[in-house]
Amino acid sequence: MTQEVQMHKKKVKMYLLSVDNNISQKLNLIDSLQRLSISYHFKSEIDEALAQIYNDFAKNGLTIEAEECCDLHLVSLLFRLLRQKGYYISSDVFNKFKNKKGKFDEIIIVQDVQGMWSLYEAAQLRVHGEDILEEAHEFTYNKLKSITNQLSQSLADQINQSLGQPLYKAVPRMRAKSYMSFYKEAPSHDNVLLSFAKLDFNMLQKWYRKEVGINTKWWRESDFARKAPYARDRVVEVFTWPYAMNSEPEYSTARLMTTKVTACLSLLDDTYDIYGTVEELELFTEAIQRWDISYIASLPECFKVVFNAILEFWAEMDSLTAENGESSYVLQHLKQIFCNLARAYLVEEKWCHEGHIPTYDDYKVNGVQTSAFPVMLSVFIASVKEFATKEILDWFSNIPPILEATSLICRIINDLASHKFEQQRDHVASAVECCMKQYGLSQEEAYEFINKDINYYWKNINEEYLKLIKDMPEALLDLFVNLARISEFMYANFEDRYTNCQLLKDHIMALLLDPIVV
Ligand SMILES: CC(C)=CCC/C(C)=C/CC/C(C)=C/COP(=O)(O)OP(=O)(O)O
Repeated sequence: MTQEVQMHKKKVKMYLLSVDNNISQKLNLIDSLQRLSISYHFKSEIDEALAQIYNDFAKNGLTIEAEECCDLHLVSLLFRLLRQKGYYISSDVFNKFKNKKGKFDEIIIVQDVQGMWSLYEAAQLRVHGEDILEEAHEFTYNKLKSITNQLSQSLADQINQSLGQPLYKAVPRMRAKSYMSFYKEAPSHDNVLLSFAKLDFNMLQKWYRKEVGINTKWWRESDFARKAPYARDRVVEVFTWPYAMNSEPEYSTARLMTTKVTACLSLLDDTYDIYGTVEELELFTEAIQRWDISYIASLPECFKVVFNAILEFWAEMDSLTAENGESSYVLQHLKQIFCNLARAYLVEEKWCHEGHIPTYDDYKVNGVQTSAFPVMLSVFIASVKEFATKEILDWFSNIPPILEATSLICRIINDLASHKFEQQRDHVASAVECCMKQYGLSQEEAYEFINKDINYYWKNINEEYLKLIKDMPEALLDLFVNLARISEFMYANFEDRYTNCQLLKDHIMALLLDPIVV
């Protein structure tokens, strides 16, 4: 398989070079490579190609030939691929598709389904104040929705998938399998690309199974299902989060460590939410701040099981990040971030115990921490030498806007999905109840408010990405975007697929068990 992959790789590289002078072919090829999830094999070639296109664009305006300049699909694709890469392209490029009244020209656009769909995808990368893209999003969403019944089955399926979760907001590798079946049907498809994508998918699938196996062994041997029976038993499901963060082979260690910590966090969340009383949890939280298990000697055994899991995990992180046998600054950062989470869980428990409904704003301040993303991200970052610099960890510890945005997307989208179920038991008020109370809204109005908030935080992510890309590694910034993407997937349509894991089963089978027939 490895040999075959190498052979295909060579062919695709040659293909990429051969379309050097044709911007349309080049952009479409890059788009296919990304959608098929094989673009990571051609990072430098794609980087170079996009840099070249951007430089030409920045120097001379839109240099594609006059005719192509009015090709809505091409302009939208160019805009999306460049913005996704962190290049700022003005949304004014879409002005030419408006009529004299300043509206999107229905007569031209509605006939061009591909162009309309591409514009819809491009509009997902909008930042604050880009009214033209806001309008484009609404216009294309409504038009596409209204015409899907007139399209071929394959095109309608693709567009419906995209209307449910746009390409930019989907975890790339989780879309790859379905894209392969659509791609196969396209008359212009390339067999080399398709076979390469299938082989690569199957090869990586074996790799992921090994990773999941390692953590499953640890989870079983630790006997958490028996020792902490109140907690969700989700060692396979937790893998979906780090897998979404970055699924490339070179980040295997980071995935392993992040999966393990997420499993520990799941135990911890249930210990706070379901198991402990407020008094016990106060003591437990204090013990975590002191990093001293002897402080909870009087508490039931389950607390010690969870505490020990945490201590063992941190010892492992210590040996991974130590320098010359000494604990490094990395571990101090990690512990601090973890202690913040424990304190935030306690705040929630106290609110719940007192029957207090905080304001939506206060809830969100605490919610950044209870999303658990600061811990998951810091563990991933700490496991990658190139990322774990003091500068990056200091920046991260101050909760930069991109971290706040991705954490809050997860927090509030999770609450939309799970608040009804959670409110049936003793659970802290969710974003929905807090929002209803602060603004005097009905439940439906609160849903609408929160959905707008989710869009607001996506724009923050897009804006921050464009700013930060100058100083930070792209793969680091992609972790933040990918966590927002997996949150969108995990809690889509008011379902909590993590807790209600039957809903996740088919996806897990597709990602980990069923190979693609080559
Ligand atoms: C908070 C969140 C969605 C985190 C996602 C990342 C993640 C898998 C963290 C570890 C496990 C966890 C806390 C899941 C959410 O449970 P829950 O739905 O019971 O969370 P809650 O008790 O905070 O509502």
